[in-house]
Amino acid sequence: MAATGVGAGCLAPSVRLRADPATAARASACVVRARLRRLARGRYVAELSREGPAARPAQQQQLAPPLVPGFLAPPPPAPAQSPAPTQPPLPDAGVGELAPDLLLEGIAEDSIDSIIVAASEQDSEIMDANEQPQAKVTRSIVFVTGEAAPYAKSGGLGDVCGSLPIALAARGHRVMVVMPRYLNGSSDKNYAKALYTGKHIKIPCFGGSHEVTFFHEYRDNVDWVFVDHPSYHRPGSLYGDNFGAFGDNQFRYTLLCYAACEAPLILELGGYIYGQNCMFVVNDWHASLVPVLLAAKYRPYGVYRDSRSTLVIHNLAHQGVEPASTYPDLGLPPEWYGALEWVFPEWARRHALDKGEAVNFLKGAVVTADRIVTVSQGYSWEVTTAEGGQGLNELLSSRKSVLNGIVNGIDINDWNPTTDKCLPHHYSVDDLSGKAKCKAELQKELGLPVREDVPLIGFIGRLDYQKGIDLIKMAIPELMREDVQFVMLGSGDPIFEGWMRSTESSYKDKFRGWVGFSVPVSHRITAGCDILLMPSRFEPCGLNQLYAMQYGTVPVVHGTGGLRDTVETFNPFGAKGEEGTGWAFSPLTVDKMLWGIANRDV
Ligand SMILES: Nc1ncnc2c1ncn2[C@@H]1O[C@H](COP(=O)(O)OP(=O)(O)O[C@H]2O[C@H](CO)[C@@H](O)[C@H](O)[C@H]2O)[C@@H](O)[C@H]1O
Repeated sequence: MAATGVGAGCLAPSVRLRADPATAARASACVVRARLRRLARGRYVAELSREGPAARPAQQQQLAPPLVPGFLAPPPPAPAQSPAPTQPPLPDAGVGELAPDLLLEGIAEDSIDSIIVAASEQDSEIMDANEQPQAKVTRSIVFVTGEAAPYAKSGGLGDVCGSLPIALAARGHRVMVVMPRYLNGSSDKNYAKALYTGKHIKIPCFGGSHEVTFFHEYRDNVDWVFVDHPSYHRPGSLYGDNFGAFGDNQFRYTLLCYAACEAPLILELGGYIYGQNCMFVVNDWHASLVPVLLAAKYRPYGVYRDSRSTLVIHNLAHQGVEPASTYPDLGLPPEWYGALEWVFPEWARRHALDKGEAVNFLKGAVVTADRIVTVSQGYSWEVTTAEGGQGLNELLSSRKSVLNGIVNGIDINDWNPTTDKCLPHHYSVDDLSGKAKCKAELQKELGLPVREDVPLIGFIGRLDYQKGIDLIKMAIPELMREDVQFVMLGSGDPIFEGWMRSTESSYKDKFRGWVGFSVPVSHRITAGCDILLMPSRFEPCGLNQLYAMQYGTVPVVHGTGGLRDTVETFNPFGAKGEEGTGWAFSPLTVDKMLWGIANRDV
């Protein structure tokens, strides 16, 4: 078998960054095998399949309740709606009325299991004739998100919101995803199949009445709903441009949240509305106004009384904080100010007269959502600590009874080295020769010397403080003294982008800095590298290490959050000599990181 040239320095404590092809090939095989074992036990990675039932779930026909307009059209008295057979009506769960025991009994137990593809050993699912897991109780689920691949993606949120809804639909749930229709010139073609629904609403906020329209595409058994407004049509990335974050992001995502609350009530998708009896899955701050709106603007009028919301925290670092003076713009009743109220600590204020008063979207969801899920168990603990809670730790601690963590799954149709369309060669756990060829092709593509025996290290990610780029920057002079190659793919902070370019010119035969965002290149780096480096300062889950393990590439990660939960440090002296899937180092220092890569004493 051809060797892959995995950095053998990672495998034997006595060898420093010296690639030994034979050991290397064995290591890759070990990692892939360990990964596959995990898959078989269904623990870390939930298999996501696009081969769900071709037709819409039968439940869609049964559950369509009578059309009940939301508050945008003044509601009639609460409709006498017969409860769905599987879900008895529950008391209102607005602020101060959270009833975790009832939630567990009524909706949460099954829906949390099924909504987040937990793949726990006692999963509450049954298998259909095609061995496709099916939920025992099916629900109407509404994802609200700022991005979902392949329509719009800036990072891991897009990956998860692009594939988890499809996996849930395949299990029998009726699933809608509501996100903006971003038109920026380059990504417009992604929305080409989404058709105008003929529905538009006027949203009363920001001192006016703003009209949004709805577009829709039915794909992979999921209703993809796109909210259209001129503020989503502009050059740049999803949330900002070269000058930083867009100044009207609070307005843009307020529109999204209002529209997402109306969509289940007014859009007849496949002939039927979703209705009031649904489960909102609100992702990060962009969607965080949804549970506040449910509690403040719908339930008092008897609408959405039986709906529930789960806040999914992908990244606590972004909370949607704006000055308190913007509160009246949100169109919420004055008495709900407390839900969003946020006061900065003194040290974070700009001047002595600054009272630090702000509104915080994510905080609003933390106090009004029925359930809170983080994207790994480790992170669900970290967010309750002063170090990891980004100021929300005390509030999150107070909601521990409804806070849980479930590791993200990956889409193994997109990320599969045996079929990946972005790769020049394919390979599997049984024949890794294709991986060695992918490495050679990658070296050629990058203009690096094509050498099988040199460890090729990769990094993919946003160039952000979170990802520990500064640590890589500090380590590069020492690392470049070794016989290694290093490729970085990323965009973000212009300072790091400039540093990547200048480092490339300093180490022409060893370092490549690819500034930009390219999904095909990220696949080729994941397959072609021997080692994937992730020195994240904090990492709620992390997807790249999961992709790396799927591709037989050894992850070397900082042992934090989801990285610590998913990467098992390799033990060369294990009973079978093949325990572990990578290296997790801690604390986060240059020496420890180099130890993780080279496995040498520091
Ligand atoms: N320049 C580039 N070119 C091409 N692809 C690029 C790229 N930069 C990043 N990507 C891709 O974007 C995704 C990044 O996902 P991550 O989970 O690693 O981080 P992110 O911080 O964005 O996500 C947040 O949400 C996710 C999802 O819950 C959590 O896993 C994570 O910890 C949390 O910080 C990967 O698919 C990666 O390949």
